[in-house]
Amino acid sequence: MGMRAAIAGASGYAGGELLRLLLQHPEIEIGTLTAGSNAGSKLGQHQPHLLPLADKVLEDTTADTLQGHDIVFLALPHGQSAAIAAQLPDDTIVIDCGADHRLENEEDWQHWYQSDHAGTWPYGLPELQGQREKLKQAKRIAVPGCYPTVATLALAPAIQAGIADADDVVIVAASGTSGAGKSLKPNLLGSEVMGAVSAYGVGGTHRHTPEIIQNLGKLTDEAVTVSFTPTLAPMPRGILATCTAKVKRGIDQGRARAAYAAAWAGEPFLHLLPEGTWPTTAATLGANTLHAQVTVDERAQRLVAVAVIDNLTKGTAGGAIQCMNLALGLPETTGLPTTGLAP
Ligand SMILES: NC(=O)C1=CN([C@@H]2O[C@H](COP(=O)(O)OP(=O)(O)OC[C@H]3O[C@@H](n4cnc5c(N)ncnc54)[C@H](OP(=O)(O)O)[C@@H]3O)[C@@H](O)[C@H]2O)C=CC1
Ligand SMILES: CC(=O)N[C@@H](CCC(=O)OP(=O)(O)O)C(=O)O
Repeated sequence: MGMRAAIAGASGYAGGELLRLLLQHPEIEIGTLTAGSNAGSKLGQHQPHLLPLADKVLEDTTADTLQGHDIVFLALPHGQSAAIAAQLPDDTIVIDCGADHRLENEEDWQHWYQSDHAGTWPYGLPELQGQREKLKQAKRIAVPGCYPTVATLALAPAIQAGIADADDVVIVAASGTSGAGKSLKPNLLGSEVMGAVSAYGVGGTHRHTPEIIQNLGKLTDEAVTVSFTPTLAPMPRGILATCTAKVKRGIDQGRARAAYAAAWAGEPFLHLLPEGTWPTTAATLGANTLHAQVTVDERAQRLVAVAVIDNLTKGTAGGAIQCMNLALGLPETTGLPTTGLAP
């Protein structure tokens, strides 16, 4: 018999993607599923694609309903995880897909989330230098935000190798609408989203900015300055992040590609595309992969890295399961797809 996992927030997008992947995981048995206002209804009403679980009834999200599992995934809105997590047994693996335990600096948390800081958990990005070891046997894991996942991974090889200037990073990213969750928002109505790309969180106001800075700061002694602009694209899933930074003197495309190839050798989910090809979100849909390409804009003297992920897979649920595998001592790739859905 495998390990039992409960999912809090099973009626949402992240919860649905966790279940889609866990249904294919050879070591996991799905236990209790919970929701908020939709508790009492059947999962099939909210996640019609998850046929094997269609008749499972969603329970209330409480420490009681989540007891008795080896692993608890929390896929709840920001600010909802901390109180529940604090009531779960220490020996349960708790994996928080929300932001509550990601930031290390209490003042940063208070500034960006306007609430009390619940504390910091091991950060669930195994490919970030030094993190993989911290996730092995971890009992509490904070899954990164979707933009920080793609932007950090896209820039890390360059910052780590010292070929780009951490003090001059610009990130512009386009996200699919599922990144915003299921709850209705005026800018996410179908007629507003279809056929338009729009900017939001402009001018350094998006809460993922400090998370990206925290990550890149672990790779360099230089000060880190990040200008991050998210945009919303008319597609359900996927993020394409264009990340640029001032390149150090003498670094050309060949040197840049070599740094990425070296950093990602042996990484099962990070794929540097062949020279001359550029990433498309479609190639990563439903897969726990990141595809990227890097070059140097010689006239502007900037390194340009473009990377894509599926925000719900590598950007949330797939990343969470990758961390669970490490915490359980399983091969990191267990149950995780590397093939996308195309066209
Ligand atoms: N979507 C994405 O790409 C990413 C999401 N995340 C994070 O994952 C978490 C979930 O996001 P997402 O799935 O998109 O959001 P959704 O809005 O799609 O789902 C939220 C889930 O939480 C439940 N819920 C809401 N309020 C409460 C409450 N007060 N008590 C108990 N349960 C509640 C909802 O249940 P009900 O149906 O009953 O309302 C639903 O199951 C968030 O913290 C988000 O930041 C992280 C990375 C990327
Ligand atoms: C398109 C869209 O709205 N995306 C979300 C990011 C989703 C995510 O990864 O973030 P958290 O887990 O930190 O909420 C946003 O910009 O708020």
